[in-house]
Amino acid sequence: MSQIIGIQNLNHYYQEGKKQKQILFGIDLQIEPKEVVILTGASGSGKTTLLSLIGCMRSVQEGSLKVLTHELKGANEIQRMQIRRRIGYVFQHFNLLDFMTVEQNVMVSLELQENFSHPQARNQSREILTAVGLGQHLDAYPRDLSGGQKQRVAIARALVHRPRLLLADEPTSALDRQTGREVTELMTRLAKEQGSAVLIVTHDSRIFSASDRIVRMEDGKLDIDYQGQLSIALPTLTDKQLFELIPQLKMLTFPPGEIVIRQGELADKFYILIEGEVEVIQELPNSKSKLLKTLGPNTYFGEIGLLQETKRTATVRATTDAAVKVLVIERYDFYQMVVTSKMTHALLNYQAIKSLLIRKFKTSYYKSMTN
Ligand SMILES: Nc1ncnc2c1ncn2[C@@H]1O[C@H](COP(=O)(O)OP(=O)(O)OP(=O)(O)O)[C@@H](O)[C@H]1O
Repeated sequence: MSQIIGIQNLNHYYQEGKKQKQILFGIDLQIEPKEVVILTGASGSGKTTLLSLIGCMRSVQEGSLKVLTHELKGANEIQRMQIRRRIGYVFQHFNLLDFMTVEQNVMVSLELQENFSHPQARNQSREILTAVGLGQHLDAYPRDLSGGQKQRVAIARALVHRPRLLLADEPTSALDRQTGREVTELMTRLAKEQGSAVLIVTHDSRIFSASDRIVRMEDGKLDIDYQGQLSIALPTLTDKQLFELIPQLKMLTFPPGEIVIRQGELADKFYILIEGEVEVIQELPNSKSKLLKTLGPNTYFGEIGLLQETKRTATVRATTDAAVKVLVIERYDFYQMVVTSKMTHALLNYQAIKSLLIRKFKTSYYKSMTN
């Protein structure tokens, strides 16, 4: 099956007075059939702009954006409308029509499609409303329903025409924690059963575990693949544990030669190296130092001080030829991670002991050579 969304080097600008302000920068993103992807990031980072471009609500200015195999760059309003009808949408505030019953709200979506007779539309609407647990509320009006029920109607309306793509914009922000999770699980399960891909824009980290992949935006750019990077460095973490950790991560950049960790300081962070190389150096009492090892991408450091609750046992410094990028996990989140994942705890302990033993061996060898 072909890709549901294919984006290459997409830029977008808004007019601000006489100037153009760039909002999206070189976005590349692919979404495959049946994939559930969460798009998250700080307020103002450009998520809604990207979603509205994918949802054919704006015209594409620069780059390539293919939705359901149609190139949207250069598409006119009529072409965009035709593709729009093949997509399902779920919004933050449900957007139900108050003067229509639950069943009518869902049927409207089908009647916009070509080739649907009224009885067919009714049968299909009842079927999906039963699937979302509202088979007993067909004649109710939106005002008679709870927030969670309204969102279920919106999900039924979005999926009734079996779109191959479902877009959801902050679908849980008007719901309590439990309802938000239930509604998201229902939405993603039904979408997958129908073979639809799902793209959800959300700040709500409680629903991250309902997705296959999380994509983060920062200042109009797509961030690195946190999930992929973490699972390479720490393969012992389950997807659920990864999703819990991702919202707590911070990305830091250190210029060439800069110190990331200083020997003797209190250990308060754990680091996963994403780009560049670092040198692990032992400062010796005679004001000399010894290079213990060099680490490259997809490795980690900083675990010894945290696991042993001691001060840093070595200095870690970016090599002089390139800047390094690290993902930082704060002390509290590190302890949460090792408490929830015994395998990760065992792996980190094993690595820490191994590093310390090698260090001890190297130090005695160094002493015997210099004596
Ligand atoms: N129509 C517009 N005209 C000018 N600037 C806009 C317009 N819409 C959005 N922006 C600006 O574009 C940037 C990105 O906005 P966007 O709504 O896409 O971000 P977001 O990540 O969805 O934010 P939030 O999570 O708060 O909804 C913001 O700086 C916003 O102020």
